Amino acid sequence: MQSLFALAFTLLGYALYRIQKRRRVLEHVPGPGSQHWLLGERSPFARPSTTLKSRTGNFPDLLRSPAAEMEFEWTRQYGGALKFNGAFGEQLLLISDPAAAQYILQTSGYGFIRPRTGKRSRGSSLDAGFSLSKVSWLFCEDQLVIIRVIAGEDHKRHRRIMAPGLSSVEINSFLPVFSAKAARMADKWAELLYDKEVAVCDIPTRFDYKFDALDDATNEMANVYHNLLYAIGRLPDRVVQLWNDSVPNKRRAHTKRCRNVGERVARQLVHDKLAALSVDKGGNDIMSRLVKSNMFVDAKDRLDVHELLAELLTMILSGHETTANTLSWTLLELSLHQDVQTHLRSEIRAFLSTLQGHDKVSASALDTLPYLNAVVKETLRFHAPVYNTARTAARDDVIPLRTPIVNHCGESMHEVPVQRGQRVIISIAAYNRDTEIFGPDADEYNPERWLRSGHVNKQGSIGMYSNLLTFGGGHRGCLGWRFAVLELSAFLLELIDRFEFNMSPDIRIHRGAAAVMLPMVEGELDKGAQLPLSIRYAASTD
Ligand code: HEM
Repeated sequence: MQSLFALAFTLLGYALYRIQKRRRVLEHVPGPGSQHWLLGERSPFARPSTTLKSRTGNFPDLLRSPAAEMEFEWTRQYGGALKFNGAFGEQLLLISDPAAAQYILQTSGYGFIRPRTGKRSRGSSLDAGFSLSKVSWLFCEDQLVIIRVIAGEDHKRHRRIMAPGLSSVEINSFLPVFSAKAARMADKWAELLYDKEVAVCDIPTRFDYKFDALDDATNEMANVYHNLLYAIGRLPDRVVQLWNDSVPNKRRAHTKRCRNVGERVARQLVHDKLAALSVDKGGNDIMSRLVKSNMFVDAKDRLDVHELLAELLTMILSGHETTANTLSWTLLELSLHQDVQTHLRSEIRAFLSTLQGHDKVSASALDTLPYLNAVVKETLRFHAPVYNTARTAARDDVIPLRTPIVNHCGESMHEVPVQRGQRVIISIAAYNRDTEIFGPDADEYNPERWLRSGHVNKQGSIGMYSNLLTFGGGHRGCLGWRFAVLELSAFLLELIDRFEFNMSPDIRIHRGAAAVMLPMVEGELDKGAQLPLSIRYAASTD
């Protein structure tokens, strides 16, 4: 027992020593003043409030914080690199400077890795890589099937196998599937308008290809995954871990259920796809393609069944709420900006009138619709659903900056030194509001910026799509960005042609902070994601 105490004491001492060392290196980096030691209050995870209650780090308050609000405020105040207090005296770096983000995500190689956790999911058989962006929060809940973060050669091998199934040629061939699903969703909404001129529709914040949620609202997988990312939340990880390990709570029960159902469904999927492929009946869906492309690589590179399961779950989670939420945010902005909605409908209708029907639309033809593309880009910029991502320095390093920051002594800093183990949050949302890149009106929703020559600065682009950081960048950049953009375009084509969307002036939408930013109604945050918009058939001419 005594030696256990001694060991614990030594480890604690070492951890505190490391934290202090990292703090010293960041000494001159500007940032908000010291806050609550335990919870690191007023972090990007915390509510921007100065009430005593929130200063003491109240969980419900933390969960209600609007996404990225502090990131915007601090970036405006201190610049593209700043430090803030995390939990247990740890200091974190918040980065939105483009040169710094590029270095961390790309040029440093694997110099900045996804945060790790020592904790493993108990009894999970899926002990494999999982590469969704918020993997650390999933870890911290210790409830899902996600276990370790793959890096280096292992990660490259996974991407080599996944990437062909998500190439532009492959993705373009999904367009008919997207269009059919969009038509199905529109038909459901048309049923709401059967005997009414206007109906209030809760815009779904999820799509469901695999789980058929459109038809079967009770579908188990669809239901457990609904609001999963809200349930995961994004509190300081150690606090979440402590809370979940010690206090039975609804959130814990929900994520546990997700793990069980998710694991069962992913297993079934792999089993079915492998069985179909063994008798040469492989489907054409994205899962079958992944399983197929894995079968044809060198045996040494091939993903084993656990890795495959983990990748399928990555796909389910990465593609599940992100794209659906972006559609919701787009419909919200179109409701708030009727001029944009009318302009978009005119372009879509002019385009459709040149075709024989929606089924004749091709992916390359969609690329020729400038206003549609501008609306998609602007929503992805303004409402990036994955609004930040975390990394940990794998070595002592120096992060370069595009724009110098001013330290506490009033001197300019052109780079930021970091110690190994330093945690860094890259604010995708704050980068996407950079006025030097997106123009002086970067804090406004304005698709026109993409159409005015020179309004968006295209130099030094680091993202996967345009110069947005919405899909991350570098080694771990989103593999599904084409999938998401095409899917969004196909849905907008169908929905904007058929319906007109409006928002009641009495409703205020809150940018819900979860692993993915979710639309929620002010005053009803406990209900999770919802976006009630009123819909009516769009007039045949605008
Ligand atoms: C609007 C929709 C989407 C957004 C905003 C989005 C955003 C992101 C971001 C920011 C990352 C990188 C995270 C990091 O660097 O920490 C990422 C990674 C990833 N995304 Fe997406 N994503 C979207 C849709 C999709 C879809 C539809 C798929 C699959 C069909 C997908 C598959 C992936 C995969 C596999 C990774 C991991 C890549 C790796 O670790 O190597 N994403 N996504």
